[in-house]
Amino acid sequence: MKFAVLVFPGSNCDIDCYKAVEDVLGEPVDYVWHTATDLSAYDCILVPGGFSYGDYLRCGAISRFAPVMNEVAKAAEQGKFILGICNGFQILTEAGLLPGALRRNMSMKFRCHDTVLQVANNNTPFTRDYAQGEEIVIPIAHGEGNYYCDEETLARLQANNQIVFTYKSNPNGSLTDIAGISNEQGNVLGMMPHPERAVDQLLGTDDGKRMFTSILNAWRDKHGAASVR
Ligand SMILES: NC(=O)CC[C@H](N)C(=O)O
Repeated sequence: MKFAVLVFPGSNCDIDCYKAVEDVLGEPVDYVWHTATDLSAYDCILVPGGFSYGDYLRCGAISRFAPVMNEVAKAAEQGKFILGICNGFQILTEAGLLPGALRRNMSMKFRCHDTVLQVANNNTPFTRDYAQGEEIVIPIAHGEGNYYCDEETLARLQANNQIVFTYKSNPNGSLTDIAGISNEQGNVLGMMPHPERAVDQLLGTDDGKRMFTSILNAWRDKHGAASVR
């Protein structure tokens, strides 16, 4: 299984994502610059966190026009796995690949600390190695993580089980404690917390590891190969 880690000017979690794939899975992974126009070699696209284009406008508002985002849209349509973390989640909502938007934290402060998440849907390619309802510890680091959508969209998210992670203690004011959502098909996931910063006990928690094993196991299942771990 081949992974791409997108890199925008100002990304700063690209190396963590790359290392997580390398260390947890040992699968091939490439950095892919934002000007790339071909993602056909990849099975999973990671859209990492950071401050793309300096976040001088709304986070993700400029990145969504990067040439590579047309390819991400194509990959999503083809059913490939797309994971947007933090700034990556913001970029995916700006690009219309996920519904809703991320607003400034209610506190108007950048929040950087561990959070307890509940796995609200383990029936996705990204969460299958967790138990339904399991509580996991994953850090956050953002100023604009306050998820918002209109009532109709929220009803749809709930009806289709697209709310994948919720916060036990809401750090940013997000609607119904939403920490991560998927698209309707389930192959695109965006989340504010950083699983790639939680892949070794040395980092304080390794609860993020199973997101990566989930993706690989989901892909192997699809391709008739044996599961890992
Ligand atoms: N760690 C991140 O990706 C931060 C995202 C964005 N810059 C914010 O502050 O919300």
